[in-house]
Amino acid sequence: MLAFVAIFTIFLGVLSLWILKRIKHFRLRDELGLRGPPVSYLHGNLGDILAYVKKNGVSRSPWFRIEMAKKYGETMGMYFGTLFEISSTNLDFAREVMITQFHNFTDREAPTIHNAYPMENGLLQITGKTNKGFGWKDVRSIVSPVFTSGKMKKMHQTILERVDAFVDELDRKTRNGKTHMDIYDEWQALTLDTIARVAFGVNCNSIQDRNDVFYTNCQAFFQLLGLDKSWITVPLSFMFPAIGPYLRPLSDLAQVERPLVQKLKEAIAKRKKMIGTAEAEERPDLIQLLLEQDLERQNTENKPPLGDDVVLSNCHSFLLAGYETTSTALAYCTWLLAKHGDVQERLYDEIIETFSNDQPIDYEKAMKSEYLDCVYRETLRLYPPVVHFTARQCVNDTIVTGIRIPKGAYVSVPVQCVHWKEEYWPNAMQFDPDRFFSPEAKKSLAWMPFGVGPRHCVGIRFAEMEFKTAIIAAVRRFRFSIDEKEKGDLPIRINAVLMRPTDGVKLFVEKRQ
Ligand code: HEM
Repeated sequence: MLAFVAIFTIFLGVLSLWILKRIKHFRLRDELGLRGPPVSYLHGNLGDILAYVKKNGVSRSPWFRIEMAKKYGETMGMYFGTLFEISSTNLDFAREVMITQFHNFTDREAPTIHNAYPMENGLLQITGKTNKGFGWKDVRSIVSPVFTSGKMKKMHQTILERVDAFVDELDRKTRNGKTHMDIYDEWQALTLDTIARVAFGVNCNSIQDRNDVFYTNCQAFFQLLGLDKSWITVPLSFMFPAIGPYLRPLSDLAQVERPLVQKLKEAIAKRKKMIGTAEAEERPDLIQLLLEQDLERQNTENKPPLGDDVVLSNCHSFLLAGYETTSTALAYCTWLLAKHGDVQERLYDEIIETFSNDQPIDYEKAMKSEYLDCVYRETLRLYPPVVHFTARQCVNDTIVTGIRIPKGAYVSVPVQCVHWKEEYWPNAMQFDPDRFFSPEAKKSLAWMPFGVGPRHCVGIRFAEMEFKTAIIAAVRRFRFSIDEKEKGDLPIRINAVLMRPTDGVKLFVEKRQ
């Protein structure tokens, strides 16, 4: 009996301490002098997001933070479960956090459910310091050289082959004339096949077969990222971060991830055996380049090898980061071109002048096409596919633009809020590629679809090359249009860190004569 009383008393003591700590944590925002929506001690402000979406519809989810900023200021505080985030659209704030004071903000913000195998050592997730003797900087220094323009040129041939297969498939689908289709689905198949081949040497063929293991499981993975889809495990990991990593194996995410991980393991094992062969030299993939960089570092800097788990985590990062993002950008672009026929025809003229109808698309020329570059930039400004990933965890107490930021707090620069701010982009909601003829617009910090500073998107060159090659191939062969009645706004939604079309992108595709 005495033992029971003692245990119960200890339990009550620990529980009280835990509750007090939690209450103190939820008062942090007030202590820092920041404003934000009233907080629930259970879920923080998660309930506000769900209530907002319920009231206004999921298509308004990208406007949640904009409305919060209008109410509480351009730099404000919110709690996602216990995750305390200072969110700002102020460019001085963004510059300090992402660039000048990067040493104080090396880690990315993410729910703890992703701090687990197979993601934890991948670039998307890895922290500045790990307990394994390496951290973000080590992995980034191995991965960055994989994406230099020399290496990109080598990969361009593989991209061209996939783009050709994509155009042939659209040809087949439009052989009876103008055809109504979900172009998002088509672009997803293209970008998945491309990343699978270019990154892992895997010949998946979802352009023709949507039952491909990569295609079905990657699609399911992105669906499940939303709070509303993984509605137990993801919110629980926000509310009780300590249990997040243990929830992952139980989550639906793990179910769809398992076959992908198996495929990636096979691809890594195969590629390891090919190192040094003529075939590997001629057609390098990202795994090979990663393994080579790792070897070089071991030889020249006497560093220990990264190990198979780290290589696997990074391949997982390439797969997730490299397919959904680019397909979403391509879908937005074709929808905007279909809506703005004049822009489409002007782009077509530039393309035909530079690349005749059957000429292979030259990498250098594609990168130099001026109007195409404006269309690319304006698409990503108006519809940035990744919106809430430009977020960091503070690793040392510091002060940013006069605001005290304690170690452990998160800071975020929500991309759509910056891109849609009239102060930075006049007539922000208008699609106007011409604005990017101005060199100031090209250099502006307020254009941040790939993030900012040393931790910006490592795949930026790859994404640009794939996007531009695919748009040239598509626009020179097909005309895209939409019904007058569908010319309103495209329904979009926030899914975790992504902003994507709610229900596909339906438009008409017809062959040009
Ligand atoms: C249109 C396509 C893409 C968009 C809009 C995009 C956007 C982003 C954004 C916003 C970030 C966060 C940057 C930050 O925190 O400052 C990011 C990070 C990252 N992206 Fe991309 N991305 C795209 C394509 C790709 C591709 C094709 C790959 C790989 C093949 C890739 C790999 C990564 C990786 C590994 C990171 C993490 C980098 C790090 O933390 O060091 N992305 N991306």
